[in-house]
Amino acid sequence: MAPDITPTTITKTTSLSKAPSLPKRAYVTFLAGDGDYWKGVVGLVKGLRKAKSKYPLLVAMLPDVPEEHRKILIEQGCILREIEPVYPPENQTQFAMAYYVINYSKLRIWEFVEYSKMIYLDGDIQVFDNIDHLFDLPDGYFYAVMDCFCEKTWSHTPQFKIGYCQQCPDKVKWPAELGPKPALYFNAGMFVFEPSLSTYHDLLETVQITTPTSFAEQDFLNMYFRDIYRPIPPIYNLVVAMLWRHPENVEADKAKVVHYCAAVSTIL
Ligand SMILES: O=c1ccn([C@@H]2O[C@H](COP(=O)(O)OP(=O)(O)O)[C@@H](O)[C@H]2O)c(=O)[nH]1
Ligand SMILES: OC[C@H]1O[C@H](O[C@@H]2[C@@H](O)[C@H](O)[C@@H](O)[C@H](O)[C@@H]2O)[C@H](O)[C@@H](O)[C@H]1O
Repeated sequence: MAPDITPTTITKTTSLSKAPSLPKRAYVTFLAGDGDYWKGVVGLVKGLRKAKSKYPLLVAMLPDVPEEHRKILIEQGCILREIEPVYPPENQTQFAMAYYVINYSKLRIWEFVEYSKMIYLDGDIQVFDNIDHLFDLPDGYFYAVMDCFCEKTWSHTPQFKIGYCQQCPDKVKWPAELGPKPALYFNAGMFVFEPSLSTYHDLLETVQITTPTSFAEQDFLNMYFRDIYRPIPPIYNLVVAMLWRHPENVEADKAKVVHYCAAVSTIL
């Protein structure tokens, strides 16, 4: 059954108390700027529709998304929600990519409490198969796919320098002299979460007292949800670099979600 995605107007996010309603579920992505990411969001909503998802796609978008892109997204059945940016505290951090600083704005999605459970998907993700069943995962946890430390974007980290990656922990073992092995670390391009006003306010307060690090909100979310993080299989967020970094961990033909986030130079 095609998802009930009906064009709607933009609604400002309001502080709603937890709506005493049926468990409402939705997918959500993040869109900022006047660049081409809106095309990824069109691909995302088309992919969800083709996979016969029952749930709508919300677009949490910054005010700088042009009217022309908004119109196309509404025509494609997206539900637009304008959000205000979230900036980390002033800092000298060198983000792995300078633009990562705007990705902290993703944190606004915890305010969407009219939904009991949501699945976040980056705009550079494509869904090839139905993943609605992920909404039935037990409440109280944060579900995401483990990331890989082998891309050049990790070259500043001790993991990269010694060749350690959580995807193959026995290939180069974590040396005891470097202290405890890094906790399991997820890619923040896709995750299953429960919106909550108390979590939302705590996230925003905590981010203002947390020194930013190179992977911006991804590092922050890994720190914040460390105790309730539960890994899910790579078929739900196949970061393309995994194809050449860890082919032994990839079942490409079973991938339901593919994440096109590799640096092009790595592919060529
Ligand atoms: O200028 C930007 C940068 C990022 N994004 C959104 O933020 C997500 C995460 O950024 P990006 O994909 O660059 O991160 P990656 O996974 O490639 O490191 C994107 O997929 C988009 O949904 C955006 O809309 N505009
Ligand atoms: O702001 C930090 C971003 O960090 C993540 O992207 C990274 C990560 O996957 C690295 O492991 C790769 O090496 C790198 O190429 C890639 O850009 C998320 O996908 C994105 O949504 C966002 O949170």
